[in-house]
Amino acid sequence: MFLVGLTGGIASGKSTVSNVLRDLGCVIIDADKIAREVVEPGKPALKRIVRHFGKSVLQDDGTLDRAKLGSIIFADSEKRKILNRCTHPYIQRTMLWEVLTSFLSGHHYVILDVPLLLDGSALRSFIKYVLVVYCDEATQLDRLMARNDLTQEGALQRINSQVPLEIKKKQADFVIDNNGSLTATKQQVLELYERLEGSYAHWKLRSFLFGSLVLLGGVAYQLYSFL
Ligand SMILES: CC(C)(COP(=O)(O)OP(=O)(O)OC[C@H]1O[C@@H](n2cnc3c(N)ncnc32)[C@H](O)[C@@H]1O)[C@@H](O)C(=O)NCCC(=O)NCCS
Ligand SMILES: Nc1ncnc2c1ncn2[C@@H]1O[C@H](COP(=O)(O)OP(=O)(O)OP(=O)(O)O)[C@@H](O)[C@H]1O
Repeated sequence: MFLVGLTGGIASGKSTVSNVLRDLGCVIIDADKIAREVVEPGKPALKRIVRHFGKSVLQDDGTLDRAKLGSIIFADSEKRKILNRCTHPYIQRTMLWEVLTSFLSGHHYVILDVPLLLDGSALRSFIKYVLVVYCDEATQLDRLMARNDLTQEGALQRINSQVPLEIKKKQADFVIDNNGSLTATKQQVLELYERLEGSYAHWKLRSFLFGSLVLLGGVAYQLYSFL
């Protein structure tokens, strides 16, 4: 059993890659999705956020005003740290619980899609292979501005709130270069998938050999005691 961390920068293409891996049958646990669940009305993370940022970050129906909170925390690193302290413990706990249930239901490796994995996340120590989805900053900026309808300043604030992709790339076991076409990216994901499956087969063989050795040792010990 092992964990693969899928990370990168904002709008570098993590969801694009994780969708391909999911279609291939991989289990993906998505931190952004869980981050939305833990701040639903009534949840403790939302109460913490309101305690620190005030009721003005809520919409009339009591749900989090994500655009408003985003404009506060991406402009101020201290406020970002406060938000992380309000949400990350709940996100991490939920992710580890989902990992446990995936392993109990028979999956041998699980992919954690965590944007901030290499930005100091406590989840890093559980990860066997780190996969970074990379694109250059100009491409990242263009894609982010287009997807989130942001000004250049707003998009740069978000990019600069994270460890640069060039640094994350150096810490990767695998890099997916997502500068090119979607077809080129899919081809790299297929190659990665085959390596993960190969790594699992290798692990299974090693476990089998280790188990057999322990069994043989036990039998030999019993025979020796008997004689
Ligand atoms: C600030 C919030 C309300 C903005 O919501 P919004 O819908 O605009 O963005 P969304 O949640 O889809 O996140 C988009 C991307 O922003 C980046 N991002 C989000 N939070 C952070 C953060 N605290 N620091 C740096 N980058 C971040 C990630 O790359 C993420 O993939 C939201 O991102 C949030 O609650 N963040 C705190 C939780 C968190 O750290 N999430 C990241 C996954 S652990
Ligand atoms: N190879 C590609 N060619 C063209 N557009 C792409 C490519 N890869 C991703 N995109 C587009 O770029 C945007 C960002 O991609 P995606 O949502 O996968 O990034 P992400 O890393 O998951 O972002 P975030 O973490 O911010 O949610 C999307 O609009 C997506 O359609």
